[in-house]
Amino acid sequence: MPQDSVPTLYEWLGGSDALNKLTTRFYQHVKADALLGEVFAHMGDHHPAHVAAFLGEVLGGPTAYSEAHGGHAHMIRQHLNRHLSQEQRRRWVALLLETADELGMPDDPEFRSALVGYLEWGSRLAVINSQPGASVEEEQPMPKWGWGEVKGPYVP
Ligand code: HEM
Repeated sequence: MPQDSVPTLYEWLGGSDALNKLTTRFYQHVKADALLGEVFAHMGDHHPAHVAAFLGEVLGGPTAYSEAHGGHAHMIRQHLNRHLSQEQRRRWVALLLETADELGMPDDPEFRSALVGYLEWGSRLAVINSQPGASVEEEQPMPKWGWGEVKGPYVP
C-alpha cells in the first residue's frame, strides 16, 4: 500500500463513533468488574467520552482532547495517587480488548498489534503515574501512535 494512502489507526477502527461505542460499553464492563469496579466507582458520566477523545487523538484522529480537555498532562493528573496495581492494569487492558471483540471492531493482526502496543504502553504509564511521589510535567506532548513495524493494513 503506498504510504500516502495508509489510513490512520483512528480511521481504520471507524473514527469517533466507533471509539465512543467502545468506551461506553467498556466502562459498563469495568463498573461490573470485581477488580476494577471500586477503582471507577466515582467516575463521571463524561468519562467514556473523554477517554474516547483521548484515544482518538493518540491514534491519529482530531486533537479534541488537547483542545477541550487539557491534553496529556491532564490525563496523567487523573491517575496520580490512585495506587493502581499491575493486576488491575492487566484486567483493564483485557476488558478493553474483549469489548473490541464484542463490538466486532477490526481484528486484523496489523491493527490489533498496534492497538495492543499502545494499550500496554499507556496503561503501564498510568500505573507508574499512580504511585506515591509521581508528578506531572505540564508540557508533555500528546503521544502519537501509528502502525509500528507492520507499517499498514495487510495487502494481499
Ligand atoms: C492507555 C491507557 C489509559 C488511558 C489512555 C487512560 C485515559 C484516561 C483519561 C483520559 C482519564 C481522564 C478522563 C477525563 O478527562 O475525564 C482517565 C482517568 C482515570 N483512569 Fe485512566 N487511562 C488509562 C489506563 C488506566 C488504567 C490501566 C487504570 C486502572 C486500572 C485507569 C484508571 C483511571 C481512573 C481511576 C481515572 C479517574 C476516573 C474518575 O474520574 O473517577 N486508567 N484515564
